[in-house]
Amino acid sequence: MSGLTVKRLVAGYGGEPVLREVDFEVPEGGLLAVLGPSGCGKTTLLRVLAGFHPIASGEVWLGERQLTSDVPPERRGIGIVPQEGALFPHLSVAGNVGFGIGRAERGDRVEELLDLVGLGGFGSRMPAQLSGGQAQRVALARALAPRPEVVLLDEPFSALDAGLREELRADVRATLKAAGATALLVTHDQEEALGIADHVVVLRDGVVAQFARPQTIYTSPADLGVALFVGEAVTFAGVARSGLVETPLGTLPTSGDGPGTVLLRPEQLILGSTGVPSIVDDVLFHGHDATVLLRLADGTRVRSRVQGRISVRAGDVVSVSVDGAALFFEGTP
Ligand SMILES: Nc1ncnc2c1ncn2[C@@H]1O[C@H](COP(=O)(O)OP(=O)(O)OP(=O)(O)O)[C@@H](O)[C@H]1O
Repeated sequence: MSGLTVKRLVAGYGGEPVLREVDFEVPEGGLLAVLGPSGCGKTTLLRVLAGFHPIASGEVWLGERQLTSDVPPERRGIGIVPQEGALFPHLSVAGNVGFGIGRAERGDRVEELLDLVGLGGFGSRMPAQLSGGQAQRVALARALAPRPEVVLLDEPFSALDAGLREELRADVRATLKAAGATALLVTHDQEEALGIADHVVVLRDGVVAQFARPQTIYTSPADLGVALFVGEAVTFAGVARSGLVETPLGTLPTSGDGPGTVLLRPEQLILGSTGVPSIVDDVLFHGHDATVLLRLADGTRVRSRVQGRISVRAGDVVSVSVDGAALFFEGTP
């Protein structure tokens, strides 16, 4: 396994480039998520890395080896887990996993990989006899089989339902770590990116808006666009001065100076016996937590995310206080 380094990468389809001077690094054994909205260039990036699309300028390195556009896909040492698995339907599970490796090594390696992805004993099944989650595990085993230097995962959970997606996410991370794989996963799902990766690249219009650890992306987003993209937010227009900003929820500590947007995460809004009075408009129950929709005296609507037992209901009057500092950004949402 090697680390992957991308330097000032530019690529496109003629006309304006789709990727514009993209820079990031995945250390050996690291798991990077590339997160961005539809059309930002995620698929193009994967295609360039896999060798299916040329580089206009910039560099891609796999350890000490430079991957120029003339290195064909099969000589890159890169494994791919496509969207929805794309298993060969006429081959068994073992046939799929063993497809890219030599006959001599096949038996032991296939069993070892099926065990690694939790599908020991599934070798003789056909793809049509697998659930969506199982098919994705087989696709991951197939990608890991030839011991690639890097594994690329293209929205690998997009076809799965929410519960399975979360379970498989943890398993895929554990499998990649157990295999010592260097991996890059693209997704438009912020929860997925923040939940699975060691580092996240937020890609916007072909430019890296932020490259940082998941927690940093959430708690210290580079700008308002990233902040709004990676999680729910309560925002107000405000003017920051001397580390403070006035908001409908009181005067809050913040950074920045001058006019801009104050941003809080809904879990910072605490319902209790002190704070600003507000009316509960509705409660949206999510199972593990709930969102309480609130209306302040001046009509401002905000939302609070509450863990544990929910003791309020629509029509209640509650007090709202704010936990921690507010983020502050130039511009308006
Ligand atoms: N073959 C192509 N020819 C011309 N333009 C293309 C081609 N493929 C993609 N594009 C354009 O490049 C931009 C980036 O597309 P890309 O598929 O890389 O985005 P994406 O982030 O993967 O989107 P999605 O999440 O919807 O798959 C888009 O504006 C798209 O229209």
